[in-house]
Amino acid sequence: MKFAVLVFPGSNCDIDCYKAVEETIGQPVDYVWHTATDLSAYDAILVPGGFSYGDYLRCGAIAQFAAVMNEVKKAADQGKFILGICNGFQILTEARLLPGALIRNNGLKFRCHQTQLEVVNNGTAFTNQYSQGEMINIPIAHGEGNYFCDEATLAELKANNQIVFRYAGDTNPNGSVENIAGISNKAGNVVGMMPHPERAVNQLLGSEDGKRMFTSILNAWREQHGAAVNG
Ligand SMILES: NC(=O)CC[C@H](N)C(=O)O
Repeated sequence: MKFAVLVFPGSNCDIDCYKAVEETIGQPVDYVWHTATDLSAYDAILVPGGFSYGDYLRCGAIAQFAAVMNEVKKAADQGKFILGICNGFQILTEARLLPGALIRNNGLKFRCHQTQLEVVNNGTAFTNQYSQGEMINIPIAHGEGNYFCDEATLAELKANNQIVFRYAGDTNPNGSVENIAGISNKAGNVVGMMPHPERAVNQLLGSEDGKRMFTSILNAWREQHGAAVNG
């Protein structure tokens, strides 16, 4: 299985994503610059966090037009696994690969701290190593993490089981509708989330609850290719 970690001008979590793949599941992983025009060699694509293009206009608003995003859309249509983390989630919504939008945190402040998440859907390629309803600790670091969508979109997300993570209990740090912290597309192969699992892969970081996102992706890929493993 081969991973691509996209790098835009202003990305700053690409190295963490690269290391998380390398150290958690030991799979081949490449940095792929935003000008790339071929992602066919990759089975999974990580769109990392950061401040792509300086967050000008809106977070992710300019990155959506990068050449590599055409290839990300092709990969999404081919059913490849795509995970957008924080700025990556914002880029995926701006590129219309995920519904809704990430707007300014309700307190208008940058929030950077540990959060507790509920695993709402453990049936995705990114969460199959968690149990349904499990509470996990994954940190956030964002200024525009407030997930918003209209009533019709929210109804669709619920009907299609596309809500993957919620901020647990009454801990919503940014005002996201219904405490949404991460969602998938209808097919389930594209997930976006504001919390950073790549920053929770070692107890030294305060949590290793993020590791199982990476082992989940590997397990899903191996199931697809006929060699399921136990995480
Ligand atoms: N850590 C990140 O990816 C931050 C995303 C974006 N720059 C924001 O502040 O909301």
